[in-house]
Amino acid sequence: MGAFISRIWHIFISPAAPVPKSENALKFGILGAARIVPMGLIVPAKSHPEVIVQAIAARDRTRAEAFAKKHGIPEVKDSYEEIINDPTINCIYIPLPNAFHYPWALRALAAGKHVLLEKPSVSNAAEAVTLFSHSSLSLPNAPVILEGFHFQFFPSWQLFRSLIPSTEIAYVSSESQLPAWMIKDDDISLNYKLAGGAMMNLGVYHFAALRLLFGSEPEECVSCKSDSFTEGPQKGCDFRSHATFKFPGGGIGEAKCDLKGGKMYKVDFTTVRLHDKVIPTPSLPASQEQIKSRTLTLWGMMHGILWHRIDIIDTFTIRDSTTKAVVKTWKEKSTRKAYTFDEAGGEFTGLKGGKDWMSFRYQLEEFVNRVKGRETQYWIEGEESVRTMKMVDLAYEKNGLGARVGMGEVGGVKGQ
Ligand SMILES: NC(=O)C1=CN([C@@H]2O[C@H](COP(=O)(O)OP(=O)(O)OC[C@H]3O[C@@H](n4cnc5c(N)ncnc54)[C@H](OP(=O)(O)O)[C@@H]3O)[C@@H](O)[C@H]2O)C=CC1
Ligand SMILES: O=C1OC[C@@H](O)[C@H](O)[C@H]1O
Repeated sequence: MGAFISRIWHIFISPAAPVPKSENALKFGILGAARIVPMGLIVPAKSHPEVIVQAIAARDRTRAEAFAKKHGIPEVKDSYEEIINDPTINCIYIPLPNAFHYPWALRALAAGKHVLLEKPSVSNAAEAVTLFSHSSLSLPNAPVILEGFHFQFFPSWQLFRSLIPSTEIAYVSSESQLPAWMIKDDDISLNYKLAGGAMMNLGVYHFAALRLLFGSEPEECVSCKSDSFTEGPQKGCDFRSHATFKFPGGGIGEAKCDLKGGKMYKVDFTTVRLHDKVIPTPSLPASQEQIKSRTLTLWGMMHGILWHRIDIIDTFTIRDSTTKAVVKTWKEKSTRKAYTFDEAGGEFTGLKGGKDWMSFRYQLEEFVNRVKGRETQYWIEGEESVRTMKMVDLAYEKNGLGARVGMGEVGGVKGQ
């Protein structure tokens, strides 16, 4: 509990003084004074010597000014376009409603800017294909574009993945829920025109987790059951979904997401069951065999900095080889944590990080490395974002609501 309070204190309440910025620091411009901005960029930028949050625009200038004042952003522009067209800005952070990700990312790339794009990258797979194969991306000195799937950069997720051989997975379940009071019905997440829905908001984390753990793409979405709105601007949006995918080799992956959970916040989890293994045990009589079943659970995948734990549970069973009658069974449990790569240990030892670094800070580190042409320890290629959106489309087709409809290239001017 002490460590938890200390992390919250150092991240949100009394962060370390901002580090001095280097001469060739990248200047970021932000489109929209969204709620995610402090966590997604402002706080991480404070400890990054090569990042300056230079400018922001909002649909309403007064709102942008208030936001800039609160967060120490030196410039306010009149429009999102002005940010994109400013030659002194190197990188654009896009925390707009989902449906606006595509048109604004296209505009930013066309202007030669690097793009840090909030998740989900776009509204559907067709948009993802077009965006991530944009002509600018194959030019020499191409701009960098990254879907901000921050959790993948965090040490606990990387440690968890490293403990799981993809070929041995039998089953994965990845689940999250937010208390019903957190996301109001008029939230952008539940607006159909803005490409809302529970799978767009939370589901995408789990879909990405399933693909990454299995190390392959699902063959099909076997089922997708959703509770959804039937009227108003929310019509066509799921607020709760349960999607099941079949992966090559027969592995099953389930994703559950709920924007209208109970009163209390429940930590998300991803649990993996490996195929049972026969353990050669010479001390057993010839008629018996020993079986090992392993499950690994990462609690707190999405926001590992707040709290997380990896549980590794091995169930050993001695049974009759023919009848399979159980003779004896016992469990062995161990736990791991990794707030830093050094804590993850092994292959991760020595990788850059800090005990107060959020997943967003790890992500920013790699984004800057890419932009600066340096090596990255971890990266999410555009193709990965396309694959995740393909799963989203599959699930929305399966539940009958249909893939999200984007706004096209012209969408989003003046937030329309
Ligand atoms: N990575 C993460 O952990 C999280 C990511 N997100 C993602 O970030 C994005 C933004 O989410 P969130 O911060 O909750 O969003 P908010 O509702 O707080 O902000 C969305 C911003 O979009 C702008 N906007 C432009 N057009 C419209 C419009 N027609 N209606 C409403 N807003 C409009 C507004 O900007 P303006 O200021 O110009 O009015 C507003 O500030 C989403 O894509 C979401 O999935 C969200 C939460 C967590
Ligand atoms: O991306 C997200 O992560 C955490 C949630 O609280 C939030 O609603 C979602 O958009």
